[in-house]
Parts: sequence; C-alpha cells; structure tokens
Amino acid sequence: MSSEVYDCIVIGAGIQGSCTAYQLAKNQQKTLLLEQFVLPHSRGSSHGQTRIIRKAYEENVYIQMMQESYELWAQLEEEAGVELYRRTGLLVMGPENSEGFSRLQATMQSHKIPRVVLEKQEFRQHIPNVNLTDGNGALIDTNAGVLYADRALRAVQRLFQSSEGVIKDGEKVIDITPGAVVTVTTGSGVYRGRSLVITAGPWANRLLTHTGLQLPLKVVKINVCYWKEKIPGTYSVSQRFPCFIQMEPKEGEYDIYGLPSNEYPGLMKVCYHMGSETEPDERDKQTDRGDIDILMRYITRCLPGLVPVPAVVETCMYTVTPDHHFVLDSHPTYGNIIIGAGFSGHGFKFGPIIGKVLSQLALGQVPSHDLSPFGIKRFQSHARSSL
Ligand SMILES: Cc1cc2nc3c(=O)[nH]c(=O)nc-3n(C[C@H](O)[C@H](O)[C@H](O)COP(=O)(O)OP(=O)(O)OC[C@H]3O[C@@H](n4cnc5c(N)ncnc54)[C@H](O)[C@@H]3O)c2cc1C
Ligand SMILES: O=C(O)[C@@H]1CCCC=N1
Repeated sequence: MSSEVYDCIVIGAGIQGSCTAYQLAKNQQKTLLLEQFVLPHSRGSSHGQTRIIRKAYEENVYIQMMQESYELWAQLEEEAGVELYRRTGLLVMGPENSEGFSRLQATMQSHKIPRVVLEKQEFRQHIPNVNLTDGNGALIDTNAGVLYADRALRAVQRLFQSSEGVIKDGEKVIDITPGAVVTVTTGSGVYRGRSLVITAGPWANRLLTHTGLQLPLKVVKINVCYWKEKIPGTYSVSQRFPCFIQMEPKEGEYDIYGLPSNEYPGLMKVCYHMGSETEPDERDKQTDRGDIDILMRYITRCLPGLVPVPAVVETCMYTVTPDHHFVLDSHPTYGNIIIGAGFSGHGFKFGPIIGKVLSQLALGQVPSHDLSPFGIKRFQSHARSSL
C-alpha cells in the first residue's frame, strides 16, 4: 500500500463520477478516479452519442437544479473548447387532463420556463409527420436540446486530468474499508482517501455491500432503438425536428422519448423509458423485447414517417429507485462516504450540478441545493443493512 493519502477517491467514471472528480480537483483536492473498465467503454449508463437536456419537469427541485446545470454545461463547453449542447427544443405530449401533464405545465409556468403551448389546430403545421393522440395536449420547451454524451464525458475526464486529477481505469474496486481514512482495494492496488464518493451506476449496491448498506435499486436493460426514416431527413436535426417526450402513451405504460435523426443519418432514436430487470454484468442475457413491441405500436400510430421495425438496437442500463428520484446523500453510518446513485434514466443532463453537490458533501460543506428529496432516509422501510 502506498503511503499517499488522497483528499478524495471517486469510484466510477460515468458522467456523475467524472463530474464530481472534476469539481473536487478544481477545488484543489487531490483526487483519484477509479474505473473498472478500460475507458472509453459502453457497459454502463453514460455511453452513446446523445442525451436530452430539458427544464420540462414536474418537480420544482429538478427545474431549480437544471437552471444551474445549463450554466455549468456552458462553462464546461468553454473550458473544453468543444460543442456539447445543441438546442432543438423538446415537444412534450401528454393526456391533457392527466395529473402529470397538468403538473408539468403548472411547474414550468411558475418558473417562467420559455415554452410554447401548441393548440390542436396548429399542431400539424408546427410539427408535421407526428400524429397527436386524441385527448393529448402539446407544448414545447424551447431551450431544450441534445447533449453530445460521449463527447461530454471525454471532455470532463480530460479537464479533470488537466487539473491534476488521476484516473486509473481497468481497475475494479473489490473492497472498501470505512474509517477516518477510507481504504479502497482494486484488483491491482490499495488506495487511501479522506473521503470516498461512490458513483457506480448499476453496480452501486455491489459496492455498498462493503459499507453495510443496500438501497432499493432496480437495474434494467434498455433497448436503445433507432428507426429508419421512410424519407431521409423527415425527423432530422437539420429540418429543426425537436426531441420529444410522449407522456403515458397508454394507461399504465411508461413514457416514450425520441431525439431527431443526427448521429446515424436517416435513423431516429426512439426509446421506451423502462426495461426488464438485469444483473449489470449479465445484461446480454436479458432478451425481453416487450418494450420494442410497445414502441412499434406507437411508431405505427404516431410517427408515420418511420419504418416501424428498429434498424439498430443498442444496449444501455438504468438504475431505478422506487420513486424514480435520485440518491444524493452521505452514508448513514460513515459521514465521509458519499453516494450518488439511482439516476433512474434521467440523470445525464444534471451531471455538472450533481458533480458540484456531491463534491460539496465530500468536502463537508452545506450543498448549494436542497437535497432532502434525494435522501436515503426516504427508503427507511427498504434500505437494509447488509452487515
Ligand atoms: C438509453 C438511455 C437513455 C438515456 N437518456 C437520457 C436523457 O435523454 N437525458 C438524461 O438526462 N439522462 C438520460 N439517461 C440517463 C443517464 O444517462 C444516466 O442517468 C447517467 O448516465 C448515469 O450515470 P452514472 O455515472 O451514475 O452511471 P454509469 O455511467 O454507469 O457510471 C458508473 C461507472 O462506475 C463504474 N464502476 C462500477 N463498479 C465499479 C467498481 N467496482 N470499480 C470501479 N468502477 C466501477 C462503471 O464501470 C461505470 O463506468 C439515459 C440512460 C440510458 C441508458
Ligand atoms: O431524461 C430525459 O430527458 C429522457 C427523456 C425522458 C425519459 C428519460 N430520459
């Protein structure tokens, strides 16, 4: 074991761990970022070319965090000298009188989020090639858009390294010994840190076992589907087609979302916001395609310019909490172990602000956003000790 003691060790170089490590290094903290796979990799939740960024949320707390997250993304673009965000707007469609769609409109209005409400008669003129479901309303979050995910992840990791941060990839953490100085053992070394941040995505519970804690997290495999445009360009970024979210496509179903064709020319990404449970290391064994059947029916009904059979299917994973809200908290027993987990399929856009609040927790500071909705205490009946 080296005698070196880091100010902080971060486990997991997805978007949340990389952003946290960068914030710490920027604050002159000697920081080590450990990643089990050789970087870059496509076996967690942060890979792929694009993600949606938006302020269209039903909950105040997310809108408040997104106000700052947009600023931090712009700062990152400047520091890295690369384009990370492209404004496309986001079309949200949902059952007009549903609780979710009404709450979304009310929250956006109370925060004065720039938006355009589309009346039924004008919908087709603004959004050709989409059939609005009967009884659905529609609005556009005008500043929403696309984040270039792979590029963003690489940019943050590069900035971290230029701030004297150390990345050790291809090093799987196999043990954690809590204490005033935490000891972290990987397959090839033993490291010590005054604080530890666990941002291990789908593997969070595996690592938390070493700290005597288990969270109610469900890991699901997402089939990331790309659909061929019958006429190339119909739904493309260059035709100013927006990202979209279809809330509650049918009663009891999860949202469907899409991004304009761009990364694969002629192919539009449309996905179902849920998947089937999997073990993170065995995701390829999960072959359920129920989500694809739902997407095929939706595309036939509402996106008639797409061939309703996926042309490409890739894999990604969500780590889902029972209420679909994040976990951003200190460990209940060990105050110097910080946990960022359960991003429930919507965490990428928050990367920079999550990095900031997790780094504040690691530094023993009061976080600059109210993290009470993200506390571990809310799972009191679920969270169990694994000791
Ligand atoms: C298909 C799909 C679409 C999405 N769309 C959107 C969207 O449009 N907008 C949005 O905001 N969000 C979206 N998300 C969600 C977002 O991508 C995730 O919330 C986010 O990437 C989670 O990041 P993470 O850092 O927590 O996890 P990960 O990216 O999985 O990072 C965890 C890292 O920890 C490492 N690790 C685990 N265990 C160990 C160990 N023992 N030792 C060392 N390293 C370890 C893993 O290898 C991994 O690299 C989407 C997700 C998916 C899958
Ligand atoms: O987080 C997002 O914006 C996307 C779209 C809605 C469902 C999940 N991810």
